[in-house]
Amino acid sequence: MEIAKSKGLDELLNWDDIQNMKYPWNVSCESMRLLPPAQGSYREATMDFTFASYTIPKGWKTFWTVYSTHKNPKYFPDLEKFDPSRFEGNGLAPFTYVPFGGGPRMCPGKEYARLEILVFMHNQVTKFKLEKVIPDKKFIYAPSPVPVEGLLIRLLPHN
Ligand code: HEM
Repeated sequence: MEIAKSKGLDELLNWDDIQNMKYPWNVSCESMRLLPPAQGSYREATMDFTFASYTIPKGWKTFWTVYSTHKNPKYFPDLEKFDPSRFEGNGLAPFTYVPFGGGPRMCPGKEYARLEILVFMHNQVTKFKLEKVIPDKKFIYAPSPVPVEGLLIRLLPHN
C-alpha cells in the first residue's frame, strides 16, 4: 500500500514504482510457489546420471516439475503455509524456486509477466475490495491450475 498511498487518483505507475513493489511481488511469488501456473518442461540428458536412485541414460527426455520442486521441505519449511516472507532477504538457493524455469531456456516473458501481475494487483487493490464467493476454493490441474467452480469474486468499491 506504500505505492498506492504515494499516487494520486488515476495517476499511472512508473518503472520506479514497479521496482519498489517488493511485498506485492513476494505475495505473487508465494502464490506461484503453491499454485504454479506452468507445470514444468522437458530436457534431454546430456550424460548418464542418477537421481533419487533412478539412473537416467544419456539422450533420454526428462520432464522436470515446478510443483514438486516447490514442495521441498528442505527449502520451504512449513511448506503448505502461505508465507510471502520466504522471499525476503537475499533470495533462495538456485533452482529451488522455478515458476519460470531456469538456465538458458528460462521463460523470456518473466519480466513482462512480473510487470503485468504488479500493475494488475495495484489497480485491483486500490480500486476494489475483493470477496470470494466460494470461500474454500479447490483447484484441479488441467494442466495449469483451474478453480473447480470458476473464480467467482465480488468486487466492492472502497468507501
Ligand atoms: C506467470 C506467467 C508465466 C509463467 C509462470 C511462465 C512459465 C514458463 C516456464 C516454466 C517455461 C519453461 C522454462 C524452462 O524450460 O526452463 C516458460 C517458457 C517460455 N515462456 Fe513463459 N511463463 C509466463 C509468461 C510468459 C509470457 C508473458 C511470455 C511471452 C510474452 C512467455 C513466453 C515464453 C516462451 C517463448 C518460452 C519458451 C522459452 C524457450 O524454450 O526457450 N511466458 N515459461
